Amino acid sequence: MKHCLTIAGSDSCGGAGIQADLKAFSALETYGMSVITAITAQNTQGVFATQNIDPEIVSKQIEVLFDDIKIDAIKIGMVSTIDIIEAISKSLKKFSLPKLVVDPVMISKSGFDLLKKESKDALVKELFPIAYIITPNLLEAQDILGYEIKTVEDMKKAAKDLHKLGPENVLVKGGHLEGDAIDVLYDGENYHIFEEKRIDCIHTHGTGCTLSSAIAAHLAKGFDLVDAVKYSKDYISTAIAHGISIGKGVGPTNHFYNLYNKKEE
Ligand SMILES: Nc1ncnc2c1ncn2[C@@H]1O[C@H](COP(=O)(O)OP(=O)(O)O)[C@@H](O)[C@H]1O
Ligand SMILES: Cc1ncc(COP(=O)(O)O)c(N)n1
Repeated sequence: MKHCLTIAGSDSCGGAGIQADLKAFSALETYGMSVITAITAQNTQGVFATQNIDPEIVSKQIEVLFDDIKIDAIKIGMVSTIDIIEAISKSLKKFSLPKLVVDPVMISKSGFDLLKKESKDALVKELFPIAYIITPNLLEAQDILGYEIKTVEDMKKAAKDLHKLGPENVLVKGGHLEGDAIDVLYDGENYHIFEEKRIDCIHTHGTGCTLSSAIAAHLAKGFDLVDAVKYSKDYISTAIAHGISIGKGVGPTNHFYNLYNKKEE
């Protein structure tokens, strides 16, 4: 069994953040571990408070895991402050890194700033150059690049421009685009387009977290880049289609639909 690590924030309602990551790792039959960077008081309607973890404890969590356990892939999600970002980067650079997926989480679907505005440059400078793949959504790509992204052609340009900031590969996610759910992958040479029908469903809490963790799990299992993204896209689409109706707001996806379906057969 391969071992995946998430470095991210806790989502108390279990649909996004660390909880989504561990569910996706487990559903995809890898062993999940977590380094918690922040605790959020969150439900399906919004994020109500956050508390960041002391950067020293963030570093210590990373270092004790690397000292003891082989890590086959890492995913980074919510990292709110410059101090936490620098601590993560410093700790990771002490070890020989497996494939690293960086999801540059900035604002929750409910509109809460999960990355402090002043931390954006540190995220780009410290984490993009060590990333095997970054997975910004449209709003994050726009924010980093400073221009509007409205079409698939714009997404291609954005992927190429983001690639110049240091990651080996870029996946610009189109969940916020009008029409079908189209994601654009750029590997430094070629584009690969992943297209799925948009599912008319409100249960999209944590879709980005789930997709990036699924990519990490597939990379850990040895799939090449394009297959890892393809199978992860299949996974998130089906998880959205089987979304779980809890709470009064935007519900979570169903990470374990496969398991439940198997049971019903
Ligand atoms: N309604 C939907 N139907 C199908 N796929 C979707 C839908 N919403 C998002 N996706 C897909 O989910 C993944 C996460 O994308 P997105 O929602 O843009 O990320 P984030 O959670 O970071 O905002 C992408 O592959 C995107 O295309
Ligand atoms: C701890 C944490 N990390 C990430 C997200 C982003 O997920 P979404 O964009 O679906 O709100 C979140 N809401 N909470």
